Formats: sequence, structure tokens, C-alpha cells
Amino acid sequence: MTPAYSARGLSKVYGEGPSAVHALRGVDLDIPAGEIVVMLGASGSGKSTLLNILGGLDRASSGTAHFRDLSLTDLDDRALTRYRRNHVGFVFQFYNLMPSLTARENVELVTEIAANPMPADEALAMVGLKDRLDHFPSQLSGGEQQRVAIARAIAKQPEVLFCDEPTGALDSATGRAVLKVLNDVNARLGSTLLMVTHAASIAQMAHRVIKLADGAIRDVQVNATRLPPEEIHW
Ligand SMILES: Nc1ncnc2c1ncn2[C@@H]1O[C@H](COP(=O)(O)OP(=O)(O)OP(=O)(O)O)[C@@H](O)[C@H]1O
Repeated sequence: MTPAYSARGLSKVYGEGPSAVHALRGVDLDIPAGEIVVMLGASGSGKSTLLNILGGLDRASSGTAHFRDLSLTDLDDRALTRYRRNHVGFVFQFYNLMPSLTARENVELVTEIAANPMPADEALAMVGLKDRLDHFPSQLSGGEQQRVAIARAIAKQPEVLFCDEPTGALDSATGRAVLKVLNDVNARLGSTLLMVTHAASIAQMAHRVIKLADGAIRDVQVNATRLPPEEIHW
């Protein structure tokens, strides 16, 4: 089967000369479609850089990255924007909701421009917020705001969902509820999930765990059994 992503010799250098930072140093990687992949590694190991390049938010300095047969590293800015719009969703540590819009309106911002969206109400129901459609972000808890952000990301039915520290700003009980939503999205929509986290125990819900160190892949592990998010503690 064609992997969702494959990268060969992927490198990223920020800056130049003596102050250059080698954020990625020749990463080779294959990610099968439909998996939950958790990326672990110390601060500065290159996790977000890798996520941002695969998500089309940043560009590699050298090497190749493919999404199926689309060569991300060859796309111009317009094509990269089209790739992001049509294929991927993002969930970040801080929810980036529009404060002046309700939960439903925040999700509609995306459904209005997506090619194959689900109704905003349906996306919000999937994350357990069907009773909060008309609430503004300031009227929602942190976990609820993160669930609106997830609803916004999944409403366009993306093939891939990128999550950078999705539970980073949440207490562990709320974080588990958010992980359960992400797990459901993977199971129900079949979206490939790429998640960066500092909480190593979250790797227990993944199909595949990628460990980065100093901009390189240190280890890739396929979990023989996976824990349901409800049983994960950190
Ligand atoms: N825009 C940038 N300009 C310069 N250096 C950068 C930039 N973005 C990241 N870096 C550097 O690249 C390296 C990798 O950063 P990256 O954010 O990918 O690591 P990370 O593993 O996600 O870290 P963290 O867990 O702290 O978020 C770090 O040394 C970082 O300081």
C-alpha cells in the first residue's frame, strides 16, 4: 500500500553560518495511511519542524517528502496552500479560535471553503458539543475550546490530522477526553493522525511511535497492543 507520507533525507536548517540550527538531519520515514502516529523527543529534537514540513506549513532545506504521490518538496506556495486546504487539518496546543465567533461559526469558517465538508453541527456533535453550538470561546472551558478546534479541523473530513501538543494546555482528565475524540476521529473517519507530545504515555494509544533525537529518527516502534485513551495517565 502507498504510505500516506514518505520522506527521504529530509533536512531543515534555520539560519546560516555559525548561528545555523540543524533542526532535521536527513530524516527517512514512511507513515502508513490510517494510523495514529505519536512523535516523541526532547525539546528541540525537531518534532514540530517535521510536523510542519509534512503539514505544508514549512519547507525543507533538502531531501524529499511525499504525501501519497504528491511531492510536497516540489510544490510552489499556491499548490502548498491547496494541499493544506484539501487534505490536512491542524490542532495546536492553543486553540486559535476567533473570540468574536460562536463555536458553530468558528467551524463554519472552514466548512465554507472546504471541498467536501460535513455540516458544522455534525462536527461539533462528534466532539460532544452539540449543546454548545452558540457559545463563544470565552464561555467554554479549555477542553471544550480544544474540542471546538478539533471539530474545526475534522469538519473538512481531512485525510490527515496534525496535532502539536493537543493536550499541552489541559489537565490530564480533560486531556484524556480530547484524546478520546482524536481516537474516535481516526476510527470513524479513517484520518491518519500525526501527533507530537511531551507526554510519553500518550504513545500507548498509537499504532506507531517515532522517537526523535537531535533532528534524526532514533527509533520507530509499532505497538502490538494499544491502550484506549481513557486508560492513559500522565
Ligand atoms: N523559526 C526558527 N528559527 C530558528 N530556529 C528554529 C526555528 N524553529 C525551530 N528552530 C530550532 O530548531 C530546533 C528544532 O525545533 P522544533 O520546534 O522542531 O523542536 P521540538 O522537538 O518540536 O521542540 P519542543 O518540544 O520544544 O516544541 C530547535 O533547536 C529550535 O530552536
